Amino acid sequence: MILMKDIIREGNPTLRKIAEPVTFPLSDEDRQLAADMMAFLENSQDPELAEKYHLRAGVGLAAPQVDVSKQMSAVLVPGPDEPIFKDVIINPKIISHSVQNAALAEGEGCLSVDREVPGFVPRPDRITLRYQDLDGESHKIRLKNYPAIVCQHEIDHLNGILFFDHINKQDPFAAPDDMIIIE
Ligand SMILES: CC(C)(C)[C@H](NC(=O)Nc1cc(F)cc(F)c1)C(=O)N(CC(=O)NO)CC1CCCC1
Ligand SMILES: [Zn+2]
Repeated sequence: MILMKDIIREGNPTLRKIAEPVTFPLSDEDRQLAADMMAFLENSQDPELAEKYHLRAGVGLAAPQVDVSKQMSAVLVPGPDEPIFKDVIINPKIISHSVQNAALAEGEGCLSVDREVPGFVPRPDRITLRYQDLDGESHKIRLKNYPAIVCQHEIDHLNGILFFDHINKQDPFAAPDDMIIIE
């Protein structure tokens, strides 16, 4: 079971590496890692388990965050009933995106960053994402708004990028008038 102590933090060089592509068929180790990463997100979104195991409620976790430099991230965006998006995205690539950007009104945080870094994190509001699932099946999906933000945050981790790399240093809350602010 992945716990917060298993998640590496800012300063660990693995977070700044470009992760290795995953080869198929998945090794038993990679399959177990994917299951453990998704289980972490599910556990962390369960109030009782989150309290019991001191977990921060997470919507995404990338393999580099548990010190495994592989192109694999688990994403679990909860919905009112069913999750809005739930999958392990392997070897993901954003193949096209909107010119228009969006940013979360609250800014972003990260399971690997134990400090607040205020500011808008501008990202394309809409993306077309190609990735492989656990069986190696290729998917091409379009995402927008919050699910698109989450997937971009996780794909950044696979490329050694952290959310605050995108914050405007001169004016952290600079917002071009065509940027969507997601409440
Ligand atoms: C850093 C943290 C605050 C833990 C953030 N959680 C989060 O946004 N919580 C949340 C939101 C919901 F809508 C429903 C829910 F159940 C929990 C998160 O998991 N991440 C993922 C991460 O750090 N991945 O590496 C940071 C988010 C910032 C923008 C996208 C992901
Ligand atoms: Zn993160």
